[in-house]
Amino acid sequence: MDKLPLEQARFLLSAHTLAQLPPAGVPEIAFAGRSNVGKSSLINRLLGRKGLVQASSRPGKTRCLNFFALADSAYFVDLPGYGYAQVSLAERRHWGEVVAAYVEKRSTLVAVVVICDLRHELKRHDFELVAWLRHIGRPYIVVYTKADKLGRSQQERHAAILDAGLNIGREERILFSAQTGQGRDALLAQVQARLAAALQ
Ligand SMILES: Nc1nc2c(ncn2[C@@H]2O[C@H](COP(=O)(O)OP(=O)(O)OP(=O)(O)O)[C@@H](O)[C@H]2O)c(=O)[nH]1
Ligand SMILES: [Mg+2]
Repeated sequence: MDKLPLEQARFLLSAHTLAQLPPAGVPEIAFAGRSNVGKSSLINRLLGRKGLVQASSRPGKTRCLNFFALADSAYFVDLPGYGYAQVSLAERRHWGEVVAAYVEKRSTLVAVVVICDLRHELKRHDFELVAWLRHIGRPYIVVYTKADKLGRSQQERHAAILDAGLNIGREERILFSAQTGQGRDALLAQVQARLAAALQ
């Protein structure tokens, strides 16, 4: 694949159920992480489009699978955040089921970007997500975001703790900031490589 047509990204649709997913066609990259971790902001930064994906200070804002089409080349999928307590249990279970079925079964999903907050300890859900992705054999890319909130030496210290928690090496994750753009090129390169491999 040539360069990703980022400038041609547009909102495609929101899916609340599996029946509402777009037909599986182009390769997809999904973005997962706790509520408020910065998923939507990260996608905006990747696309270089400030307001395309709705980011919010209110956790639990993204309540469905939001599909963004990069021309006819790829989809980016903003997944609902997990672990936000103020959502009703029934609703949480429903999302969980839809998201899990999507991640497990979607034939065109080439990788899940797992987003953690560089400043915070990993929560049970983070461990569970990575363990489950390994278990089902779904490729993933680990990103530690909000790096701008820490100084450089603290970034490395915190990252090493998270690496140990997820049992990954430092070359297996990317430090990122939606605010400064740190890590954007590295993440884009990985995303592009996964998409290109899928198209061969
Ligand atoms: N300083 C800083 N703030 C960030 C960064 N990324 C996101 N934020 C802020 O964190 C808050 C949540 O960001 P969102 O992108 O809406 O997070 P989300 O994971 O999509 O949230 P939900 O959709 O509710 O699960 C917003 O106030 C963002 O401005 C970052 O890299 N640095
Ligand atoms: Mg969001």
